Amino acid sequence: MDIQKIGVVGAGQMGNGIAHVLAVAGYDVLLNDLDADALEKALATIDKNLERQVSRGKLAEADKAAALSRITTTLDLPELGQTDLVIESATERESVKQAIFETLVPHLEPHTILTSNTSSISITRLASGTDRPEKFMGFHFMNPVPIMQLVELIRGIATDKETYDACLKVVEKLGKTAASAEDFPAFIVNRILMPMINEAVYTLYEGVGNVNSIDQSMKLGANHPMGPLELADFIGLDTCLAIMNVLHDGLADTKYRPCPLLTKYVEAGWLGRKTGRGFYDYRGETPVPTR
Ligand SMILES: CC(=O)CC(=O)SCCNC(=O)CCNC(=O)[C@H](O)C(C)(C)COP(=O)(O)OP(=O)(O)OC[C@H]1O[C@@H](n2cnc3c(N)ncnc32)[C@H](O)[C@@H]1OP(=O)(O)O
Ligand SMILES: NC(=O)C1=CN([C@@H]2O[C@H](COP(=O)(O)OP(=O)(O)OC[C@H]3O[C@@H](n4cnc5c(N)ncnc54)[C@H](OP(=O)(O)O)[C@@H]3O)[C@@H](O)[C@H]2O)C=CC1
Repeated sequence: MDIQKIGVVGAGQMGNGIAHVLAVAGYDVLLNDLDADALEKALATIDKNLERQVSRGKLAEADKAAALSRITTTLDLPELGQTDLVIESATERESVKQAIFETLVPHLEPHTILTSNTSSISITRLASGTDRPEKFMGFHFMNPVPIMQLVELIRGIATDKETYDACLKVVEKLGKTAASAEDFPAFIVNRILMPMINEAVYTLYEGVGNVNSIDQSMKLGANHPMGPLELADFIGLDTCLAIMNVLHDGLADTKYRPCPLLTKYVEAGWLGRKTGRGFYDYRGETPVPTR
């Protein structure tokens, strides 16, 4: 199947990165969000990140202009029914994702493939609420999308081979590498990464270290590019908590219990970089630890 036009639902940090790399690879992109401000902000971020690639000699100025011209925005979700592939990348909440697919389904072309960039939620369950479980799968990018090489591809129980192969072709056209993961809570990357982040929050909660010493230990002691708390802020603490809850509920094992301190940060609305405050306060010139 030849995919040319791709719809992206949710223009947050992942949605804008996904639109960016799809447009650079030559796809026409229709980007949707609930909010006109979010769409405007996403286009500004894409422009800034493309410019960064131009200034580092990774992209020609003409290719930047061409990529931007391939991205159209809309507040009207049903318009995405005209695309060949939809990548849903809205907030990590099952009810939000289900409502999006419910609204979209009556407007879809028969051939359209539906996918979700979910970090953790059952692909089989999301698929079962649509009219096309065989044309539904997980298409999981990593953050920051323009830089990270991996895309996890997750088949639900009913996903057919044609759908998988069509998504694999898109990953290859993006110049990225696909890893195939089975449909169990949080798949591969987050099954391993998120318990480590949660353990870092427990380490902070129990006073074993402070924000600085924990992040420094993992950067200098384990050669991680970011400390786990810095990475949690980068991902979004709401998303980290949502993933831990899916692991805890889905695998029914207390080892996935979300740290109460992570819950408290989310209750405070301190969601990390995207709200200006999380384990660090980003409102000044340099990030300042909040504990
Ligand atoms: C939660 C989930 O469901 C799954 C996930 O995504 S888990 C999160 C996975 N991601 C990670 O683990 C990221 C870990 N961090 C890193 O790899 C690095 O810190 C980083 C790549 C983000 C930044 O690297 P750095 O060395 O500190 O910064 P810097 O040298 O300025 O940037 C490196 C490159 O990233 C680019 N970059 C940095 N931040 C970026 C951003 N937010 N968006 C786009 N590009 C970005 C820079 O332009 C630069 O590009 P080139 O190499 O092409 O010149
Ligand atoms: N952050 C990360 O590192 C990664 C996240 N993911 C996954 O990607 C998805 C998005 O995460 P991320 O971009 O970080 O989250 P963000 O919070 O940055 O963005 C989510 C966006 O979706 C919008 N949205 C919410 N509901 C709807 C809706 N019904 N229709 C259209 N748009 C909607 C939100 O709007 P509003 O703000 O108005 O609610 C917001 O703009 C999640 O499933 C997450 O798990 C996957 C890989 C990595």
